[in-house]
Amino acid sequence: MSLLPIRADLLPFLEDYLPPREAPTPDVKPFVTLTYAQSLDSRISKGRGQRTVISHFETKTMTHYLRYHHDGILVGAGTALADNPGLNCQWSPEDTIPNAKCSPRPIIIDPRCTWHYEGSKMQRLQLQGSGKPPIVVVKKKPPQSKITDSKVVYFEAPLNSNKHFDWLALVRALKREFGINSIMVEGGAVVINELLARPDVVDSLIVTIGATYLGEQGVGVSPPSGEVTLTYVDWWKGTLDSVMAARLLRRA
Ligand SMILES: NC(=O)C1=CN([C@@H]2O[C@H](COP(=O)(O)OP(=O)(O)OC[C@H]3O[C@@H](n4cnc5c(N)ncnc54)[C@H](OP(=O)(O)O)[C@@H]3O)[C@@H](O)[C@H]2O)C=CC1
Ligand SMILES: Nc1nc(O)c(N)c(N[C@@H]2O[C@H](COP(=O)(O)O)[C@@H](O)[C@H]2O)n1
Repeated sequence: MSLLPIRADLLPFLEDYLPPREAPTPDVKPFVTLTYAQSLDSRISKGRGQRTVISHFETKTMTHYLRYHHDGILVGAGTALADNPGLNCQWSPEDTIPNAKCSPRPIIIDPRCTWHYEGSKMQRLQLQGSGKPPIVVVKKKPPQSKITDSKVVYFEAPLNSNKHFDWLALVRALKREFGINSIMVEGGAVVINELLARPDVVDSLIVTIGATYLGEQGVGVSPPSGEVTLTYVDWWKGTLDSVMAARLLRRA
């Protein structure tokens, strides 16, 4: 039995925004879903490094449903450090109990290796059999000499001229090296802002909007230039929050 029941009307709403069910084609990039919860003033936490509950139970359950449908779940180092997230999946189809197989593989974008597996919630969940090992930590080259964590694969990627990873090359590499055909990106702000400007990388955008304000100390999200065109826009209304699902229009 699933640990989290999902509201029935969310399933048809989400259907067109999920990764394709047919077998993936080798040379096509992974399907990427960018999803997060924001306040009415477009903030995703009360302050940098502060874990903040925005989603209602209904939409938090939706997140687990989305996790079930993706091979990988990606966050930046800021989120891994601030939230100590579990990144497992607690939803499963009726009559089954979620286990590690239902969970996506965690991917942490951590160029300087600041996050540590030992003592993390991800470690605890994996020891309980409800998180998918190994976790992929994407770090910059060259390798650091001493890495002793277990259950973690350190994947080295080159930085571009802006000293950041190039998203398209990165998601392609994750598919090639780890067989990850679909990636759910949960945040945080640096990652979201970069990807809102990448219609060539993001296939679906699913944003929960909570009925709350987080104020000027809050961490805001918006595309750097403000120039994002959304298509196939649809809305779902819950008890306390709403969800917008869309695709990002690719420029010719
Ligand atoms: N409401 C919601 O849905 C969510 C809210 N959050 C909140 O967001 C906040 C964290 O956001 P933020 O601090 O922006 O952290 P992020 O999780 O976006 O991580 C940022 C760091 O990740 C690394 N990084 C990100 N993108 C790249 C890239 N392309 N190339 C290289 N490195 C990259 C950098 O590490 P380095 O500094 O080492 O270079 C960067 O500083 C927390 O308060 C958290 O609670 C997080 C997720 C979801
Ligand atoms: N959907 C959603 N709503 C919120 O209100 C949130 N604060 C978040 N945060 C994301 O969820 C991660 C925590 O996951 P676990 O429950 O620990 O598995 C957190 O790291 C953010 O990515 N999401």
